[in-house]
Amino acid sequence: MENYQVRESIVDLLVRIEQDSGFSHLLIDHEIKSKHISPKDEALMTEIVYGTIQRQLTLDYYLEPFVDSRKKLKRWVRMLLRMSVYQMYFLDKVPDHAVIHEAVEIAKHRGHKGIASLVNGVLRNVQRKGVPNTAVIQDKAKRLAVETSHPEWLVKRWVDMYGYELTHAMCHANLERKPLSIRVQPLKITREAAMDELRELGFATRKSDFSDQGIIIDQGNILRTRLFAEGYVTIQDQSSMLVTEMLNAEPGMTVLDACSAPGGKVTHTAEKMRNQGVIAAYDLHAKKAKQIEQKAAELDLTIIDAKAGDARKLQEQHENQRFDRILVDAPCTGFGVIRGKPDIKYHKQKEDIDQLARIQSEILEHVAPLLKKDGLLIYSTCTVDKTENDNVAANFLARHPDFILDTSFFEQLPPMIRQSPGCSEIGLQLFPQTFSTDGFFLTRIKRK
Ligand SMILES: C[S@@+](CC[C@H](N)C(=O)[O-])C[C@H]1O[C@@H](n2cnc3c(N)ncnc32)[C@H](O)[C@@H]1O
Repeated sequence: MENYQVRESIVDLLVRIEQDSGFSHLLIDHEIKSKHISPKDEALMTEIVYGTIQRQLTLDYYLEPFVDSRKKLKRWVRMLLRMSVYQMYFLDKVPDHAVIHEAVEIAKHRGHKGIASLVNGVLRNVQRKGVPNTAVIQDKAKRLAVETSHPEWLVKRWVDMYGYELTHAMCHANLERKPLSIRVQPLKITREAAMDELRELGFATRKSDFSDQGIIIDQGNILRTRLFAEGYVTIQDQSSMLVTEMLNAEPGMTVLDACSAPGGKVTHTAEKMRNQGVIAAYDLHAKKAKQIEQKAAELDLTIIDAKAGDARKLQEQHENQRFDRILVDAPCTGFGVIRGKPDIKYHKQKEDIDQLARIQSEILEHVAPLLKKDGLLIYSTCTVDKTENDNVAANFLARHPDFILDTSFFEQLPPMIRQSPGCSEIGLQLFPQTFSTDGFFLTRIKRK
């Protein structure tokens, strides 16, 4: 493929991601497969698509003085300008003149001479005059928002919740690449044997401190290994592994996972139970229940009974049943996973936080009565907002004196995690900058 064709595919992708409000990784995968893009172009494409979305607000700030605000640019032209400035300022792979040349070629091909000349003019001006300096922005939170491309309301909200320093570190961490982690299927292979095999393939790996099944991959593509293809390992963030570690499920127990798809934590739980016992796993739609089944099959786990079902109605299905362990890994805004899904930060609004907090509370309210006396329930989310995390858990406990916060949760945490800044009296808030994990919240509740 010619360079400009790869870049034109990038423009297409950026347009579709903005139109469809998300699913960037799925669209990129589809584009790569359908257009037979080479591995080298694939890496470049992924880098430019993610980078342009990751830096979108910064790029718009950079472009503002050079684009006549009275003219309404077509979406694809805006994407073309953004991705070109992204390459000029954040990538040093391609010289500026080549970036501009390719952008003009795309503009000619997709539009007409007028658009090509506008793109040429804007980008040459950016090159000649340089982009505006963010240091002139007086308000600290606003400056941080522009420099790290987060919506201003979100940065201000985090500053109010966690202070400026922590927010500054979090916003910057959200722009970095997260190391990939995998979990071994311990009924099929030990962590040591998996690490040996990967080392022989030239991988650089480390043991995770979050789970004795976890491995961090610093170098190497796990998707191209036998270990991955044959279900000896699965990809999972370390913060998610911690959930199952803290659930303390044992062989022979009965477990309910109320929000289970795509099945990361429930399969980990089945592994901890040595594939003995019963797990009822639910997710809202049949398609999602299929994902759980598929993941369980890939890992050769048979004790998971996956069904479609609303967690708020499970009492009907399990009227006379009580569980030893319950997991509520609730739907949430996902502000802890911005590094992998950068579009989240632009699409979620304040109202989404409040609406999700209501759903989270309803799920807890309906599922908790299914817990046995002395049973344990983990409430978790992949977000960093107190409304969805601390408040949902605290409000639940305030309403239900027969449930208590299980303080032995904190004693069971690895010491470095227990001493981390997000460990509070209500649970553990992991921030992406602290251990290079997702931003994640979890806490453990016990039935008296
Ligand atoms: C954070 S994800 C769960 C991730 C999963 N536990 C894992 O480890 O792979 C939240 C899930 O909740 C599901 N969900 C949303 N509302 C639900 C409801 N009312 N009842 C059951 N599941 C729901 C979503 O479809 C989504 O798959």
